[in-house]
Amino acid sequence: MGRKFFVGGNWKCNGTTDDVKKIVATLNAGDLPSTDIVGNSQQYILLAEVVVSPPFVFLTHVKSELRPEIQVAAQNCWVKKGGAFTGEVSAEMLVNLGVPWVILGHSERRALLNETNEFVGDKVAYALSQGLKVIACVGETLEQREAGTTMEVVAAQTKAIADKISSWDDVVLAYEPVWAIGTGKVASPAQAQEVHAGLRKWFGEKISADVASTTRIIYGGSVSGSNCKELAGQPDVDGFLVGGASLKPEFIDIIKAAEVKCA
Ligand SMILES: O=C(CO)COP(=O)(O)O
Repeated sequence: MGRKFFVGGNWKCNGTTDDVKKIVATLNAGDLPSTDIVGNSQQYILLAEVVVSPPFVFLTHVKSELRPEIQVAAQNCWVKKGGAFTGEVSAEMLVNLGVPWVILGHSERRALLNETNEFVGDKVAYALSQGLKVIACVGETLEQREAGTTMEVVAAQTKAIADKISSWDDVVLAYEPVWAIGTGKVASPAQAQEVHAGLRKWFGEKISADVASTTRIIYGGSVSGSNCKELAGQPDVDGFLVGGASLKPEFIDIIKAAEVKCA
């Protein structure tokens, strides 16, 4: 079976309760790409796996109000079992709330909160051990791209995760070039494809052919309704992690890019 298209919406540290209600209403009313289950026109499955990631404080509200086909993700969780860690949220708490996914290793946390490759690897391993599924982020800075070290950087970030986990079944890898995040400067389809193919090759050489062919590698960085189809047309782009545009009705158009894979 092929890799199911995956679209994540990372709301980051945005939104009021009113904003959240509006976004949820838009998603609930949205015409999402789907296919009927053969012989049963009342039932359908979405062409994309869709996961939205509100700030912690809105997670339970969003989870309870959102249509059941769309899942939720936390934007972070603590590196080990909860306890005396003021301000942190543990993986166990997310599991307890029925939150299935967590985003880990986002470049904003790596850069602003000094999360190292090793720390991110530990977080991914702990979250998986508790039964969460993980959207793990990697990506190079502009400086690293210009120095020609993009593949080296993303391979090292991926290796730090691989070193700590025994299965990639519940991991989606998000390639998010730092220079494309929130800048409106999207990677070209060729640039995205080159890194995605490089990561898949890395999986094949360092992990296994099976992990290389089944792990979804999604792209993030200024994805919009107008550039998503061309990016989705790349063979190794298995979906998106969307920031700014996931707060807007445009997110529905981005989910529809899943149709490109089925055309
Ligand atoms: O960081 C991102 C998703 O995690 C991408 O953000 P933008 O889509 O706003 O560039």
